[in-house]
Amino acid sequence: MAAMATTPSMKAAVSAPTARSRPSLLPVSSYTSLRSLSTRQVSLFLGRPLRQPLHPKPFQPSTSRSVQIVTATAATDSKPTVLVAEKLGEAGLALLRGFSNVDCSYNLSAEELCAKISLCDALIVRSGTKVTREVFEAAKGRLRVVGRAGVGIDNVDLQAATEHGCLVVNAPTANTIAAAEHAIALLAAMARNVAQADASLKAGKWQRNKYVGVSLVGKTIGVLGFGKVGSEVARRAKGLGMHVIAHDPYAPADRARAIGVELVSFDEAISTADFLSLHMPLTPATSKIFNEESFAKMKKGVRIINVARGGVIDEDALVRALDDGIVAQAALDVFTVEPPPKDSKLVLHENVIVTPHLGASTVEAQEGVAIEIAEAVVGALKGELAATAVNAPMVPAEVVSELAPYVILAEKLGRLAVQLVAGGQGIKGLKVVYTSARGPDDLDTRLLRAMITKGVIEPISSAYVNIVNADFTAKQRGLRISEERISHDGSPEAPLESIQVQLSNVESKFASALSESGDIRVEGRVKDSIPHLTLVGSFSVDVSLEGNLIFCRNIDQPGMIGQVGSILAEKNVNVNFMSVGRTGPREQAIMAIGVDEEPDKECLKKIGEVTAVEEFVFLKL
Ligand SMILES: NC(=O)c1ccc[n+]([C@@H]2O[C@H](COP(=O)([O-])OP(=O)(O)OC[C@H]3O[C@@H](n4cnc5c(N)ncnc54)[C@H](O)[C@@H]3O)[C@@H](O)[C@H]2O)c1
Ligand SMILES: O=C(O)[C@H](O)COP(=O)(O)O
Repeated sequence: MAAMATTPSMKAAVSAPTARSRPSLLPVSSYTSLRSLSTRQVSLFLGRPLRQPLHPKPFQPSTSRSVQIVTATAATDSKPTVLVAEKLGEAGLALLRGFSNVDCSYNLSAEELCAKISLCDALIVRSGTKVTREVFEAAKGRLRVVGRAGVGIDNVDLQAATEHGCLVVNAPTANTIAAAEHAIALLAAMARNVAQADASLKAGKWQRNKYVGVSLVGKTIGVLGFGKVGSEVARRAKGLGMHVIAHDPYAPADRARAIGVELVSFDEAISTADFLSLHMPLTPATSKIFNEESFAKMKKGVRIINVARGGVIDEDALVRALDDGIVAQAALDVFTVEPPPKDSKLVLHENVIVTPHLGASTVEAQEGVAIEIAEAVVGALKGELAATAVNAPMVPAEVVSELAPYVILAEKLGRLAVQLVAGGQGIKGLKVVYTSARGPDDLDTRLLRAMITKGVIEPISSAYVNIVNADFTAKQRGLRISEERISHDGSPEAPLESIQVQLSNVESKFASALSESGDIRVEGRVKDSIPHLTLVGSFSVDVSLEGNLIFCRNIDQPGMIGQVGSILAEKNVNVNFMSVGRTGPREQAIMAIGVDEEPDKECLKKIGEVTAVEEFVFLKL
């Protein structure tokens, strides 16, 4: 749709509507259960991902085409489609089927996944599927959620997900015990040569002397990564009579103390432990953290269990350490490349026992993970805040609920402000001023900032902005956002008194929207849960932000409201709100007129022709 303004040569310019049709999001019924969140608020989370990759460039409102405004709609009764790319427990599938069309397609090649993904709103994977940048690009903006049915998200390109506005959620708790139990199973099996002895006996041999093991009781085990799995392993190892030490730079000491575990440095852990059990995530910092240098520091004859990620070990260095006897044995569930090559020296080493990434593979854990991820994905598709989101800010549900009307106000103010820009130089800065009786710690503005960003960026670009990518998108477009809080003496019951949006370094289509400092300035408040516009430039107005808006600057004189009102009435355009702000009687005035319908070109032209009207602009909210 077009935003219009007077120009020096032409009082009213009407550009042809060029509405983008944005695919509908979800059935209306899907929204109704959202803790009374509004459709607009929901669109923050569901807002379609970017359709095009972003390139760093100054943020430049388009001058060559009409400003496009699209209101997120919650129409159509089509269900979202969820692609389940790896085997998922039945209970999770049932939950998904209750809400969406479920396509279970396992063992897809990278090409097949890319070919399918543009037809899917959500994708669920385990560790066997690489969700690469190519997948997000191939999704062409449709993919809204990736659910990782498990903990490790190292197989998902999080940066690409964020850039495409796609939420990534995981299921971080349901397989913890399974992974810890598997680590203990490998610990005991390795210490007593269970796998080798089993193979030997099945091969017809009886080698009792060859398979003498080592005892666990009284030995020291170093747990590296004292998180969910690591601490459960520590608890169980204590039950086996082992002395447990742990290294984790980020673990709270009191949690370790509570289960009788001593937190030590990395070097101390690896140099004193008889057994090392690895439970850290694979990150750039932990990649190949077990290498030539660290093996050299280990106690000779150490035994290593890895149920975390293969990539934390330099596998070639481990083979050498095994050959040299520095490492007596290793028990591995995970590998740098999965499945590992058939001729892998590590897998075939006689002092190594292996399992094919079975840590999470118990019946109980898989049912739990399936439910955990299905709930997270369905919730995310409904627009609810995901407790297990790994690439979006966590905003507590109470905060969302309380801020709901302000979230709508924020987006509308952003939309209004950007439609007032005349273009040309690009917007350098976006400043948001919050007036609130609450202390800074009591007011979480992340949602509001994201929505203002959405309001400013979406009408003038092909970007789809949501809470996942709002800050990233603004940064990519060179839009600098600053926030200021002004304290207000009122009651802190309401989170905010007002929100003001200022756009700096711009010319305006409607000169009266400029403040004394030359910024476009609009301010709004929430009254009876409805967002209202209360300030334009230096003019106080009061118009509810519903439908569309016409701003007229005119000489304050009798009959103005009647004249403009009659023009609108002639064209059957219903006025839902009208407010006049003025500098003084018979001086300059602004009429802010809320209209339900969009006036046609002729109607707007007639308004522009009213003699006392000096400038006007039509804005679509
Ligand atoms: N084999 C399997 O099937 C299986 C199953 C579950 C989990 N896992 C893997 O196990 C690992 C742990 O999972 P979790 O659920 O306990 O995760 P978690 O996030 O609860 O714990 C990871 C811990 O590692 C710590 N850490 C980070 N960097 C570290 C470093 N440089 N040195 C030491 N500690 C560091 C973190 O502080 C955290 O406490 C992950 O890699 C996960 O992918 C594997
Ligand atoms: O990170 C995890 O949760 C585990 O490695 C389990 O992976 P999986 O779902 O592929 O078994």
